[in-house]
Amino acid sequence: MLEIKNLIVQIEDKRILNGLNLTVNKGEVAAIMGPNGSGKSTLSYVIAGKEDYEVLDGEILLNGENVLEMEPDQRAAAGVFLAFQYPLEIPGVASMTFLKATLNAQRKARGEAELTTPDFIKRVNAAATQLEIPKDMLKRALNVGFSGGEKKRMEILQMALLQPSFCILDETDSGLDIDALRIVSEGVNALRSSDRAFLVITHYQRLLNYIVPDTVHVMSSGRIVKTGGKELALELEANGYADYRDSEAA
Ligand SMILES: Nc1ncnc2c1ncn2[C@@H]1O[C@H](COP(=O)(O)OP(=O)(O)OP(=O)(O)O)[C@@H](O)[C@H]1O
Repeated sequence: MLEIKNLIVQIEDKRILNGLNLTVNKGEVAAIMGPNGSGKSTLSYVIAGKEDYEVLDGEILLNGENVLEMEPDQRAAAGVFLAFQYPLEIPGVASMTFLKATLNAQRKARGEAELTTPDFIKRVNAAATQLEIPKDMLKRALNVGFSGGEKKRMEILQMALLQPSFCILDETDSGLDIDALRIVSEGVNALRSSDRAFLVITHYQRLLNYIVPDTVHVMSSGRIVKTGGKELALELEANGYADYRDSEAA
Protein backbone atom coordinates (compact mmCIF):
# COMPACT_ATOMS: atom_id res chain seq x y z
CA MET A 1 0.00 0.00 0.00
CA LEU A 2 2.56 2.64 1.10
CA GLU A 3 6.14 2.18 0.08
CA ILE A 4 8.84 4.68 0.90
CA LYS A 5 12.27 4.17 -0.57
CA ASN A 6 15.45 6.01 0.30
CA LEU A 7 13.64 9.24 1.19
CA ILE A 8 15.99 12.18 1.70
CA VAL A 9 14.38 15.45 2.76
CA GLN A 10 15.74 18.77 3.90
CA ILE A 11 14.35 22.05 5.12
CA GLU A 12 16.32 25.27 5.02
CA ASP A 13 19.50 23.33 4.17
CA LYS A 14 19.01 21.06 7.17
CA ARG A 15 18.70 17.39 6.31
CA ILE A 16 15.94 15.77 8.32
CA LEU A 17 15.14 12.49 6.58
CA ASN A 18 18.27 10.56 5.67
CA GLY A 19 17.43 7.68 3.37
CA LEU A 20 14.26 6.50 5.07
CA ASN A 21 12.76 3.18 3.99
CA LEU A 22 9.32 2.09 5.16
CA THR A 23 6.59 -0.21 3.92
CA VAL A 24 3.07 -0.28 5.34
CA ASN A 25 0.77 -2.94 3.96
CA LYS A 26 -2.99 -2.85 3.47
CA GLY A 27 -4.78 -3.61 6.71
CA GLU A 28 -1.67 -2.92 8.77
CA VAL A 29 -1.35 -0.62 11.77
CA ALA A 30 2.27 0.52 11.94
CA ALA A 31 3.55 2.57 14.85
CA ILE A 32 6.54 4.87 14.69
CA MET A 33 8.35 5.79 17.87
CA GLY A 34 11.54 7.78 18.18
CA PRO A 35 13.32 10.51 20.08
CA ASN A 36 12.32 14.18 19.82
CA GLY A 37 13.57 15.70 16.60
CA SER A 38 14.15 12.38 14.81
CA GLY A 39 11.89 13.47 11.93
CA LYS A 40 8.56 11.77 12.67
CA SER A 41 6.35 14.82 12.05
CA THR A 42 8.45 15.73 9.03
CA LEU A 43 7.73 12.30 7.56
CA SER A 44 4.00 12.74 8.08
CA TYR A 45 4.04 16.23 6.52
CA VAL A 46 6.03 15.06 3.52
CA ILE A 47 3.58 12.19 2.89
CA ALA A 48 0.60 14.58 3.19
CA GLY A 49 2.26 17.16 0.91
CA LYS A 50 2.99 20.12 3.14
CA GLU A 51 5.08 22.69 1.32
CA ASP A 52 8.45 23.91 2.67
CA TYR A 53 10.18 20.54 2.46
CA GLU A 54 12.70 19.80 -0.24
CA VAL A 55 12.73 16.18 -1.33
CA LEU A 56 16.28 15.50 -2.53
CA ASP A 57 15.87 11.83 -3.34
CA GLY A 58 13.69 8.79 -2.95
CA GLU A 59 10.09 7.94 -3.60
CA ILE A 60 6.75 7.52 -1.89
CA LEU A 61 4.34 5.16 -3.60
CA LEU A 62 0.71 4.78 -2.54
CA ASN A 63 -0.82 1.75 -4.22
CA GLY A 64 1.91 2.06 -6.84
CA GLU A 65 1.23 5.75 -7.55
CA ASN A 66 3.92 8.35 -7.04
CA VAL A 67 2.64 10.53 -4.20
CA LEU A 68 5.41 13.10 -4.55
CA GLU A 69 4.04 14.18 -7.93
CA MET A 70 0.59 14.90 -6.49
CA GLU A 71 -0.72 18.15 -5.03
CA PRO A 72 -1.90 17.92 -1.40
CA ASP A 73 -5.58 17.80 -2.44
CA GLN A 74 -4.85 15.02 -4.93
CA ARG A 75 -3.11 13.08 -2.16
CA ALA A 76 -6.17 13.52 0.04
CA ALA A 77 -8.44 12.35 -2.78
CA ALA A 78 -6.13 9.36 -3.26
CA GLY A 79 -6.82 8.45 0.37
CA VAL A 80 -4.08 10.09 2.45
CA PHE A 81 -5.26 11.63 5.72
CA LEU A 82 -3.11 13.31 8.35
CA ALA A 83 -4.51 13.87 11.83
CA PHE A 84 -2.37 16.77 12.97
CA GLN A 85 -0.32 16.96 16.13
CA TYR A 86 -1.56 20.55 16.44
CA PRO A 87 -4.93 20.80 14.64
CA LEU A 88 -5.51 24.13 12.90
CA GLU A 89 -8.09 26.63 14.07
CA ILE A 90 -10.27 28.15 11.35
CA PRO A 91 -12.05 31.22 12.70
CA GLY A 92 -15.33 32.08 11.01
CA VAL A 93 -15.92 28.62 9.52
CA ALA A 94 -18.36 26.40 11.38
CA SER A 95 -17.04 22.88 11.92
CA MET A 96 -20.12 21.45 10.17
CA THR A 97 -19.56 23.65 7.10
CA PHE A 98 -15.88 22.73 6.98
CA LEU A 99 -16.62 19.01 7.23
CA LYS A 100 -19.24 19.10 4.50
CA ALA A 101 -17.05 21.15 2.14
CA THR A 102 -14.06 18.84 2.72
CA LEU A 103 -16.04 15.67 2.22
CA ASN A 104 -17.74 16.91 -0.93
CA ALA A 105 -14.50 18.28 -2.39
CA GLN A 106 -12.96 14.84 -2.01
CA ARG A 107 -15.98 13.09 -3.48
CA LYS A 108 -15.87 15.46 -6.44
CA ALA A 109 -12.15 14.83 -6.97
CA ARG A 110 -12.92 11.11 -7.08
CA GLY A 111 -15.75 11.62 -9.56
CA GLU A 112 -18.42 10.75 -6.96
CA ALA A 113 -21.68 12.64 -6.45
CA GLU A 114 -21.83 15.20 -3.65
CA LEU A 115 -23.69 14.08 -0.53
CA THR A 116 -27.07 15.62 0.07
CA THR A 117 -27.42 17.64 3.29
CA PRO A 118 -29.65 15.03 5.04
CA ASP A 119 -27.20 12.25 4.11
CA PHE A 120 -24.28 14.32 5.36
CA ILE A 121 -26.00 15.18 8.63
CA LYS A 122 -26.83 11.53 9.22
CA ARG A 123 -23.17 10.56 8.78
CA VAL A 124 -21.81 13.40 10.91
CA ASN A 125 -24.23 12.70 13.71
CA ALA A 126 -23.37 9.01 13.77
CA ALA A 127 -19.63 9.74 13.92
CA ALA A 128 -20.06 12.54 16.48
CA THR A 129 -22.12 10.28 18.74
CA GLN A 130 -19.46 7.57 18.64
CA LEU A 131 -16.75 10.08 19.50
CA GLU A 132 -18.90 11.72 22.19
CA ILE A 133 -18.72 15.11 20.48
CA PRO A 134 -21.71 17.25 21.48
CA LYS A 135 -23.78 18.40 18.48
CA ASP A 136 -23.56 22.07 19.47
CA MET A 137 -19.79 21.90 19.16
CA LEU A 138 -20.20 21.22 15.45
CA LYS A 139 -21.84 24.63 15.05
CA ARG A 140 -18.79 26.39 16.48
CA ALA A 141 -15.89 27.65 14.36
CA LEU A 142 -13.51 24.77 13.64
CA ASN A 143 -11.23 24.14 16.61
CA VAL A 144 -11.52 27.74 17.82
CA GLY A 145 -11.56 27.64 21.60
CA PHE A 146 -11.67 23.83 21.58
CA SER A 147 -9.62 22.11 24.25
CA GLY A 148 -6.65 20.00 23.15
CA GLY A 149 -8.67 16.82 23.57
CA GLU A 150 -11.68 18.22 21.68
CA LYS A 151 -9.44 19.16 18.75
CA LYS A 152 -8.07 15.63 18.60
CA ARG A 153 -11.59 14.21 18.61
CA MET A 154 -12.48 16.51 15.72
CA GLU A 155 -9.54 15.11 13.77
CA ILE A 156 -10.86 11.60 14.24
CA LEU A 157 -14.35 12.77 13.30
CA GLN A 158 -12.93 14.06 10.00
CA MET A 159 -11.19 10.74 9.50
CA ALA A 160 -14.40 8.81 10.17
CA LEU A 161 -16.24 10.91 7.58
CA LEU A 162 -13.58 10.87 4.90
CA GLN A 163 -12.85 7.15 5.26
CA PRO A 164 -9.28 7.55 3.98
CA SER A 165 -7.27 4.50 2.96
CA PHE A 166 -4.01 5.68 4.52
CA CYS A 167 -4.35 7.39 7.88
CA ILE A 168 -1.49 9.08 9.68
CA LEU A 169 -1.99 9.90 13.35
CA ASP A 170 0.68 12.30 14.59
CA GLU A 171 0.78 12.17 18.39
CA THR A 172 -2.97 11.94 18.55
CA ASP A 173 -2.64 10.88 22.19
CA SER A 174 -0.87 14.03 23.34
CA GLY A 175 -3.05 16.09 25.64
CA LEU A 176 -5.79 13.47 25.95
CA ASP A 177 -7.19 12.56 29.35
CA ILE A 178 -7.84 8.89 30.09
CA ASP A 179 -11.45 8.93 28.90
CA ALA A 180 -10.65 10.87 25.73
CA LEU A 181 -7.80 8.47 24.97
CA ARG A 182 -10.23 5.57 25.13
CA ILE A 183 -12.87 7.36 23.02
CA VAL A 184 -10.37 8.42 20.36
CA SER A 185 -8.80 4.96 20.27
CA GLU A 186 -12.20 3.31 19.89
CA GLY A 187 -12.92 5.73 17.03
CA VAL A 188 -9.69 4.70 15.35
CA ASN A 189 -10.21 0.99 16.00
CA ALA A 190 -13.69 1.20 14.48
CA LEU A 191 -12.01 2.33 11.26
CA ARG A 192 -9.49 -0.50 11.16
CA SER A 193 -10.14 -2.66 8.12
CA SER A 194 -8.37 -4.93 5.68
CA ASP A 195 -8.25 -2.23 3.00
CA ARG A 196 -7.04 0.62 5.18
CA ALA A 197 -3.63 1.22 6.78
CA PHE A 198 -2.50 3.39 9.67
CA LEU A 199 0.75 5.04 10.59
CA VAL A 200 0.59 5.88 14.28
CA ILE A 201 3.27 8.26 15.56
CA THR A 202 3.52 8.28 19.31
CA HIS A 203 5.90 8.84 22.18
CA TYR A 204 4.15 6.56 24.57
CA GLN A 205 3.55 2.85 24.62
CA ARG A 206 0.28 3.56 26.46
CA LEU A 207 -1.55 4.50 23.23
CA LEU A 208 -0.51 1.17 21.75
CA ASN A 209 -2.40 -0.68 24.49
CA TYR A 210 -5.53 0.86 22.98
CA ILE A 211 -4.57 0.90 19.29
CA VAL A 212 -2.62 -2.33 19.10
CA PRO A 213 -0.09 -2.13 16.26
CA ASP A 214 0.97 -4.93 13.94
CA THR A 215 4.45 -3.45 13.62
CA VAL A 216 6.55 -0.96 15.54
CA HIS A 217 9.33 1.03 13.88
CA VAL A 218 12.01 2.99 15.65
CA MET A 219 13.05 6.20 13.93
CA SER A 220 16.34 7.89 14.70
CA SER A 221 18.16 10.66 12.84
CA GLY A 222 15.73 10.55 9.93
CA ARG A 223 15.77 6.81 9.32
CA ILE A 224 13.98 3.69 10.43
CA VAL A 225 16.63 1.89 12.45
CA LYS A 226 14.66 -1.01 13.91
CA THR A 227 11.41 -2.81 13.15
CA GLY A 228 9.60 -5.28 15.35
CA GLY A 229 6.25 -6.33 16.74
CA LYS A 230 4.26 -4.66 19.49
CA GLU A 231 6.72 -5.94 22.10
CA LEU A 232 9.30 -3.50 20.71
CA ALA A 233 7.24 -0.62 22.16
CA LEU A 234 7.46 -2.22 25.61
CA GLU A 235 11.20 -2.60 25.20
CA LEU A 236 11.51 1.10 24.30
CA GLU A 237 9.38 2.09 27.26
CA ALA A 238 11.69 0.13 29.55
CA ASN A 239 15.06 1.04 28.02
CA GLY A 240 14.60 4.35 26.19
CA TYR A 241 16.29 5.14 22.89
CA ALA A 242 19.94 4.93 24.01
CA ASP A 243 20.54 1.85 21.83
CA TYR A 244 19.18 3.56 18.74
CA ARG A 245 20.51 7.10 18.77
CA ASP A 246 22.66 7.78 15.74
CA SER A 247 22.74 4.10 14.93
CA GLU A 248 22.94 2.84 11.37
CA ALA A 249 19.77 1.66 9.65
CA ALA A 250 19.04 -1.96 10.50
N1 LIG B 1 11.11 24.78 9.45
C1 LIG B 1 12.17 24.20 10.00
N2 LIG B 1 13.38 24.80 9.97
C2 LIG B 1 14.47 24.21 10.54
N3 LIG B 1 14.45 23.00 11.15
C3 LIG B 1 13.28 22.38 11.19
C4 LIG B 1 12.07 22.92 10.63
N4 LIG B 1 11.07 22.03 10.83
C5 LIG B 1 11.61 20.99 11.49
N5 LIG B 1 12.92 21.20 11.72
C6 LIG B 1 13.84 20.32 12.47
O1 LIG B 1 13.76 19.01 11.96
C7 LIG B 1 13.97 18.06 12.99
C8 LIG B 1 12.85 17.03 12.98
O2 LIG B 1 11.64 17.64 13.43
P1 LIG B 1 10.29 16.79 13.55
O3 LIG B 1 9.24 17.72 14.05
O4 LIG B 1 10.02 16.09 12.28
O5 LIG B 1 10.71 15.73 14.66
P2 LIG B 1 9.81 14.76 15.53
O6 LIG B 1 10.49 13.42 15.49
O7 LIG B 1 8.39 14.78 15.07
O8 LIG B 1 9.97 15.41 16.96
P3 LIG B 1 8.98 15.42 18.26
O9 LIG B 1 9.01 14.03 18.78
O10 LIG B 1 9.67 16.37 19.17
O11 LIG B 1 7.61 15.88 17.82
C9 LIG B 1 14.08 18.86 14.29
O12 LIG B 1 15.45 18.99 14.62
C10 LIG B 1 13.47 20.20 13.92
O13 LIG B 1 14.06 21.25 14.66
